Amino acid sequence: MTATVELTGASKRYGKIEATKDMSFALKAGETIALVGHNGAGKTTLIKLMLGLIRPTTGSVKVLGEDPATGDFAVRQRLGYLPESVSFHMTLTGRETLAFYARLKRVAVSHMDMLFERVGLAPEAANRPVRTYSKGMRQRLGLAQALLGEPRILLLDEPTSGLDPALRRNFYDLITELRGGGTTVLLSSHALTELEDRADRVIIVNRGAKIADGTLDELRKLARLPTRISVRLANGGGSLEGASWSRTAEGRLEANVAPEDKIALLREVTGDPSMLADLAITEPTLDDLYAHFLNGQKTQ
Ligand SMILES: Nc1ncnc2c1ncn2[C@@H]1O[C@H](COP(=O)(O)OP(=O)(O)OP(=O)(O)O)[C@@H](O)[C@H]1O
Repeated sequence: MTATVELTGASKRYGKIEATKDMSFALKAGETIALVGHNGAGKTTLIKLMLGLIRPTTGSVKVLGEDPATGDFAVRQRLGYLPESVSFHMTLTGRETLAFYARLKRVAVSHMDMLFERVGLAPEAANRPVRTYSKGMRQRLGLAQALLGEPRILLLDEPTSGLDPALRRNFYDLITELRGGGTTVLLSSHALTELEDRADRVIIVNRGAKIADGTLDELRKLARLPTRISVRLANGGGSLEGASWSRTAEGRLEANVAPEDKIALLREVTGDPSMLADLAITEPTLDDLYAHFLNGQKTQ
C-alpha cells in the first residue's frame, strides 16, 4: 500500500514544551488508524502538523508526497479535517455552511445532497439554521464538511464524543465505506473500547513521543499480556489441571495464561468436551494494552 502521510523525526516545540518528539511513521491508503494518548500527549499537534497548520521545529512531514504547509493547494484539498469542537455560524443553514466551506476548499458543491444523505442529515434539516441543530446533527454537519472534495486523508479529532450509540454506529459504517474506497482515516480518541474493532492500527503517544504502533495483534504480541480463560464445568464442582485456576463467586474456574501456553491449555481443557458447560476466552483489550504501554513508560 502507498503511504499517504509520512512523518520523519518530526518534533514540534513551543518554548520549553516539546509537543511532539522525534515522531516517525507512515500512514497508508485504506488504513484506519487510532491515535490514542492522555490529554496533552500531542495528538492535536500531530494532526495540525499533518494539516500544515503548523510546521515541525525539526524533521519533516509529507502528505501525498508534499509538505502540507508549503506544498501545492491541491494536496490540502485532499485532506479532510473534523476538529474536536466544531463551531459553526449559528445563523447559517446547514446547506449554507457546507457551501461556505466548499468555497474555502475550492471544491464543487454539486453533490451536496448526496453528502448530507451520507452523513444522515435530512434535506429538511439541511435548510434549517445551525442553531436549531442538536449536538449529533452538528457533528454530522462537521463530518459532511470534512468529506468535501472526497478526501484521500481524513483526520478526525474525537469524532464520536457526545454521539449516541446509534449515531456512533452510523459514523463507523461511514468510516468502513471510506476505508474501502482507499481513504486513510486517522481517529484521535479516548474511546478505546469502541475503537477496538474498528481501527486497523493503533498509535499510542505519551508526552509527545510515540510509545507503541501496530495492529492490535502486534501490540498484544509485544505486550505479552495474559489471556483469560474462563470455564464452567458441567458437573458444577470439580477442578482442572494445567494452570493455576481460581474459582469465581459464580462458580466458574478462571486462569490467566501466557500467550505461548494458551493453545496447549485450551487443548487440555477441551480434551473431553462433555466436562464443559461453557468456555470463554478474553484477550487483552485495547484498554489493557494502553495501560501496559503507559506503565512501561513510567518505569523507564
Ligand atoms: N500553541 C501552543 N502553545 C504552547 N503549547 C502548546 C500549544 N499547543 C499545544 N501545546 C502543548 O503541547 C502539548 C501537546 O498538546 P496537544 O494539544 O497536542 O495534546 P492532545 O494530545 O491533543 O491533548 P487533548 O487530548 O487534551 O486534546 C501540551 O502540553 C500542550 O499544552
